[in-house]
Amino acid sequence: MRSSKDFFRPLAVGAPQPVTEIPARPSRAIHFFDPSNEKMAAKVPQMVGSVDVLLGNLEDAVKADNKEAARAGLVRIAKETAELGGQSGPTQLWTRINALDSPWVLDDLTTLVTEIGDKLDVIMVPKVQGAEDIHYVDRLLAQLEARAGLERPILVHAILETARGVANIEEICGASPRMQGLSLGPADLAADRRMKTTRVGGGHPGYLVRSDPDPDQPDAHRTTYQQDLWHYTIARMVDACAMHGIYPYYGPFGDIADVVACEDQFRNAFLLGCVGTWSLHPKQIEIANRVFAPSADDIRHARRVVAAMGDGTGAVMLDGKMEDDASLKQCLVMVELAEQLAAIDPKLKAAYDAVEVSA
Ligand SMILES: CC(C)(COP(=O)(O)OP(=O)(O)OC[C@H]1O[C@@H](n2cnc3c(N)ncnc32)[C@H](O)[C@@H]1OP(=O)(O)O)[C@@H](O)C(=O)NCCC(=O)NCCSC(=O)C[C@H](O)C(=O)O
Ligand SMILES: [Mg+2]
Repeated sequence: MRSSKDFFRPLAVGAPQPVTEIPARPSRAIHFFDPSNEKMAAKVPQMVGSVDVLLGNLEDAVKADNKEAARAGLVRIAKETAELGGQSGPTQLWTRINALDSPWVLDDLTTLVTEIGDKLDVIMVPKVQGAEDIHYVDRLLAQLEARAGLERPILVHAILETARGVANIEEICGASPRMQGLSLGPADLAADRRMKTTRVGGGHPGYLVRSDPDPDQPDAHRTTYQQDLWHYTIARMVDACAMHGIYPYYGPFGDIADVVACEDQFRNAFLLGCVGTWSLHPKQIEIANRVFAPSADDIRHARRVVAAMGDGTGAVMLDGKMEDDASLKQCLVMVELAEQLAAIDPKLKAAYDAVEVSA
């Protein structure tokens, strides 16, 4: 563990200065595409501006025979798509590299950083087990950034998809000033934990609680309530990320056809504190953009509380409910998020501008 004195020193001579704060850039949907899939890759340039993050996936879901084509495809797309990635573009460019024990990862990192490091915003590292994995990537990135002459550090995002990763969650989040956030990897995590599910994220009808039997009608129907398999892990992610000033994300929802349950899963994550999610198919982008933004009603209420609270201290009654410093702080989270999103999304800006606040 580095001491607090050298935590923000570059890890290689000539590497850019690490950031002391992770920028709060909107990232409602991290949209996955396979850069070796020509049909998908062809759609990427026209998606710029309509999705917050485009992620060139090199890991799982890319066939072993296509790994090199995917890497080369990502380099080509990044170079050819002017508005994609970098600090000022409307859409960030992320990648998910292959696992750290795979035969591809060293070439993933050396090629991507030296060829398109100036455009890459975040590198997602799969199957992170502990701080040691982040330390390895951190030092290697510093060396490669120095070689490429980059002026800003590439950030790192860890996927939580092993039991050990969950157990080490706090040390992972605090392992490097590059740490941007965490995503849930429910499919690998379920396998690693030996859960008995066979899905990519989402719920399971067998994971439920049942109401007590009626003693007078023991055979009567008993209502069941499906529970959220991912609540515990997401709640841990939210706390660990908040503690370290980085951002938590839900992960994949594999039932592409079930847009209703997808929206529910995304909304649960939003309400618990996640800032975004993955999108695996174009139809999930619209769901994520809608869910991970406060509604006009949320903003109306938040602005009313802000106005009613004056200098922000004390307590007031609004519509029969007590509001105080703590509810004001929650409202300010919403108002701040709305401002960030309005700055990049004209439709949301119009919706928030149209909100009228009554006393
Ligand atoms: C899920 C898919 C395999 C579905 O693909 P397809 O059957 O082709 O869908 P459609 O026919 O509905 O597609 C319509 C058109 O849209 C294009 N398309 C599809 N997906 C994308 C995309 N992600 N980006 C851009 N364009 C896309 C199709 O090419 C069609 O085009 P056209 O024919 O010209 O109209 C597919 O969506 C897919 O592969 N998605 C990405 C999957 C992925 O990245 N998986 C990895 C992340 S999840 C994971 O890794 C698990 C996690 O790590 C964990 O452990 O939990
Ligand atoms: Mg996975």
